[in-house]
Parts: sequence; C-alpha cells; structure tokens
Amino acid sequence: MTELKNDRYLRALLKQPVDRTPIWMMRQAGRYLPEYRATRAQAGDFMSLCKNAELACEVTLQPLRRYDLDAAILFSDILTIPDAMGLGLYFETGEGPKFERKADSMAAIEKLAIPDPEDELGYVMNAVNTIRRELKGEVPLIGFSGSPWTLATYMVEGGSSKTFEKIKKMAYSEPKALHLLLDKLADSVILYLNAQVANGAQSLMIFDSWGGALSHNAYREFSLPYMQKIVDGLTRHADGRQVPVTLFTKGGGLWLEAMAETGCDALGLDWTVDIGDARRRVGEKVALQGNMDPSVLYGTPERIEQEVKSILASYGNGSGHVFNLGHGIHQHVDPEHAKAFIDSVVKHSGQYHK
Ligand SMILES: Cc1c2[nH]c(c1CCC(=O)O)Cc1[nH]c(c(CCC(=O)O)c1C)Cc1[nH]c(c(CCC(=O)O)c1C)Cc1[nH]c(c(C)c1CCC(=O)O)C2
Repeated sequence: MTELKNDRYLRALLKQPVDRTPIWMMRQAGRYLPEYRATRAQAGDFMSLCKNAELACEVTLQPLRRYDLDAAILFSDILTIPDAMGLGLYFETGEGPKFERKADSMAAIEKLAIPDPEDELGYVMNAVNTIRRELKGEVPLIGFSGSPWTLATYMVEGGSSKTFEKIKKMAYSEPKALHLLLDKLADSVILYLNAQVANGAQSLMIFDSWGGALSHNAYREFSLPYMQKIVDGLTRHADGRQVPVTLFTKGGGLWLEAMAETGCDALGLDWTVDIGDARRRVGEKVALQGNMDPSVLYGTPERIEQEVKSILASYGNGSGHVFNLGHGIHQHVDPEHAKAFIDSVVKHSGQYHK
C-alpha cells in the first residue's frame, strides 16, 4: 500500500477538511490533447487503446503531466460491459459508439450473461493495475461504470440516440424485459466495480448520462433503483480507506434529494443547477462535484476565471466540493484554456478553506 501524496480529492468527497478545492475534468484524457491523438493513432482505434494496458496508462497520465489535477480517471469506456456481454461494440468515426447486435427483445435479453470482470473484462483490470502502479501514489485513481439505464439505452437502441425511441417503447410496452436487462446490468456493474477496487481503484463514479431523458416517475422506476442496488453492493473500503462513490445523473437536477438518499458519498452536477442551491437541498448528506459548463472553456482565460470564481462563491466555505466540468471536455477546446480553468481553481479556492 502506497501512501497517497495528494488525497484532497478523497477528503473532499468525504467532507473532510482540505487546503483548497480539488479538481479533475471529465474526459480529461481525450481528443483535445495532441499527445492523446498521437497515442490513439499508435494504438489504431479507440477500443485497441482501451485494451492495451500500457497505452491506456499513458493516456491516463498525459493530462496529469500538463495540469495540477487532483485525481486520475481510468482510461476506458462505459460500453465495455455491453461489449463483454457479446453485443460487439465498434466506433464509426464521427458517429459515436455502435453495436453489431442489440438487446431489444425479451429473448435477446434472456440470453445475456453477466461478464466475469477478471476474464472478459480482464483488460480493464490490467489497465487499472498498471495505472495504479505508475501513479506512484501521486493522486487517487477513479474507477467508473455506466448506470444500468444509460448502458441499456445503448444496448436497446444499438448505439447513441437523441430520442430514445426504442428503449422508451420497451419501458412502456414491455417493462418486464427492460427490468430484466437493468437487473442483469446492475449485477454486472457491481462485480465490475468491485473488481476495479480489488485491482486498485480508490474511488468510484457511476455515469448516468441519459437519466435526464426520463420522466419524473420513470427515473424512479428505471434508473434510480438500479443505482441504489449498485451502491448497496459495492466494496466501500480498500487499502485501509473509504472508497467514495459518486452518482452523476446528467439532467438530474430535479432528483438530487432522492439521489442523496441512496447512501452514495457525492453527486455529480451538470451546469443546469446552481451549486449553492444544490448544497442547501442535500444538506450534509453528500459532497458535490461540478459544475461548470464545458463550453465556458471556449471563452477567454479571463471569462473562464470569472466563471470559476462564481461557482466557488456559490458553493461557499468549507469542504465537500470537487471542482469539475458539468460534462466531458469538448474535443475542440484549446489545452491552454483547460490550464487557465485548473489554475483558476487552484488560485481562488484556498480562501474558502481557512
Ligand atoms: C456516454 C459515455 C460513453 N463513455 C463514457 C460515457 C459517460 C460519460 C458521458 O456522459 O460522456 C465514459 C468515458 N469515456 C471515456 C472515459 C475516459 C476517462 C476520462 O478521461 O474521463 C470515460 C469516463 C473515454 C472516451 N470514450 C470515447 C472517447 C473518444 C474516442 C476517440 O478517441 O475517438 C474517449 C476519449 C468514445 C465514446 N464513448 C461513449 C461516447 C458517447 C463516445 C464518444 C464518441 C465520439 O465522440 O466520437 C460512451
């Protein structure tokens, strides 16, 4: 067990005192960085990059060499689980993820097996091990997974969707089939995340990227209960420390109180909520991560700094805030603007932790 040299990210998630607000960026290893594009070209395609532990480790570390980040995130994808279930994931340039086979009927869903994380997903565990070793205790490593609902959208639709027509049709006409799929996914995610912890992940995040597409009632039927099942099934301690769990429903601002009741440690916020209001609503129950609109990074460094100051002021004094973007960094952002963002958080957040 290596002592962490910088643990302010873990401390903030547990609302323990910190010297300044920690920061990391969703999709911090990605196409906005020229060194990422070079390593990806070397790997061939995106999934080959995920499956090569040395190269996945290299791209995980790239943003940490440039910026004062307080956490590393495993380089992988949420769609590894459906791929391991046999759906055949592939990426077509400019079109996002696609599956060769869909899970769009009771018959197809009944056939799906729960993947063994050390076997079909062994490449992810190799990456976790390699990254944890190469981080040398500098900052904690975040492991992650998609939420069952979000994974199911890709599996039923066969790829990305704007309307979620097929899965919503299933939700209202064949709810038993969808519940079976979500339940199998929750079981798969529990095994997968616990294996990530066993292999070295020090914190976990669940991406419910499409929970916000659901109605008020449907969110409580198809997304939240399965995240609850996951939270209940996770390993919460490793290496003598608590492993904090963050739930992020994009577009989930209306449901923060309900999410905070799951027993998770933190909630991710997109940019549609005011972080100070969110803090008042969830009280002492959970920490908050977020919530700058990634598009602000298209603005000037001065504009970025102004936005950072306003979010810090809205959260106010004390621990429990992990600074982040409200969603992944866009591919056409200037890496110097990402630097201005991170440097502003480092520069202005100390005053809230006196
Ligand atoms: C919905 C979702 C996916 N993947 C993920 C989510 C949840 C978060 C979110 O809401 O954005 C999660 C994800 N994907 C990736 C990470 C790596 C860690 C990080 O730096 O945050 C994480 C945490 C790498 C990636 N995952 C992907 C890339 C780009 C692939 C490339 O190099 O071409 C990266 C860096 C591919 C991917 N994978 C997925 C999409 C929609 C895409 C983009 C397709 C495109 O824009 O062409 C599914």
